[in-house]
Amino acid sequence: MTEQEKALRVLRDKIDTIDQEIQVLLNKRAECAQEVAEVKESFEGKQDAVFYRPEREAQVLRRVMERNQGPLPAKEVARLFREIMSVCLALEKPMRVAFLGPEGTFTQQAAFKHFGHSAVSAPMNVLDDVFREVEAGAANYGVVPIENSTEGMATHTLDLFRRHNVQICGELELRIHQHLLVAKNETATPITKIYAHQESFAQCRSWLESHYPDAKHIAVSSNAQGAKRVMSEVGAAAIAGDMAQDLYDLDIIERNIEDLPDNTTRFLVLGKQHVGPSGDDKTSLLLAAHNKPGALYTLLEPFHRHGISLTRIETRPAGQGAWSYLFYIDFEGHCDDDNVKLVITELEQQSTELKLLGSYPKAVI
Ligand SMILES: C=C(O[C@@H]1C=C(C(=O)O)C=C[C@H]1O)C(=O)O
Repeated sequence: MTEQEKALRVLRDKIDTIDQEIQVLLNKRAECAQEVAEVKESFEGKQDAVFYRPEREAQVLRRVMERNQGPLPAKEVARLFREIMSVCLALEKPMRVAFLGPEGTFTQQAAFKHFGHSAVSAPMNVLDDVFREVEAGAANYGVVPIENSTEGMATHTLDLFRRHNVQICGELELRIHQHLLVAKNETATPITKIYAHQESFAQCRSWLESHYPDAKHIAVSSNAQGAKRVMSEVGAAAIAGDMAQDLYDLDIIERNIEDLPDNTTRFLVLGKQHVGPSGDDKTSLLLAAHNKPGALYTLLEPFHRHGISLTRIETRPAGQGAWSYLFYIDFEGHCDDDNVKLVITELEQQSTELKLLGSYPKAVI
């Protein structure tokens, strides 16, 4: 055995011992999670027990990141713990998570990022079905896009919050890389048409104008839908991400064609439960104001007075005659906090409609 082989042998033996210890600890952790499930069932009832606790998961992940000493980066360790919690939760109860399908959309990628890969993902044909599936209890949770750093609000998603009774249980961000994809071995064929979701066309507008000014744009219900179509079409390309490229076995013409280098989408997690405070939370509200001068000021002033920071405000037509509006407001804090309770009580008097969409932990990973 050479000196190098001897040194490697020692280190590999060390790794084997550590792996064994990790494995024992992982199973110990899983046993605890199973016991947690029994406690939840005995106190909340077998049917009503709520197994997934977003506030607790956010606290676990934040602590992992805070105490991390390296050399592994904190985000990467958190990602591993995300998966550990996912398998532990699946032992308690596998979570069925609805998303806009087919398989391979950014929303599916977001669902796995948030719930880990032990979640069972349930593809829906349209966004409305994601809300409906959660509202009906057919899916435990749903994941929907809410805003993109290049293109702004996903207004269709906002409008669906008014029509459905669901709670926001969480949020996450996903860096979006768009690729131009064609069927296997078709990279040399000229492209005459491009399939993509409307949102993706918008995120790649300048790149497409300069590289494919004459190609016909065909809007489809999701990027994965477009990717699936080009599998069997010659002269057609799709804009989609890594997951769709891999799943539908497409060739890449060009990677990362998004116009802005930080292209990121924020997603919301839909559920039916009230999420307790995690210590660093956001709350979302939908408000309608009286149509009179100063209406918006009246709605925003209480936040200022009670020292609450707004993180987003969005205006949408109320759909009840021209020029009446709904406001979607996100702010820091939890609806169980005293100052938030006071603001909500005041707003109930000032507004014609108030819907608390949920309080949830700020995105951790
Ligand atoms: C174990 C629990 O249940 C689930 C699993 C968790 C975990 O593995 O750490 C955390 C929260 C819950 O989603 C718990 O509520 O503590």
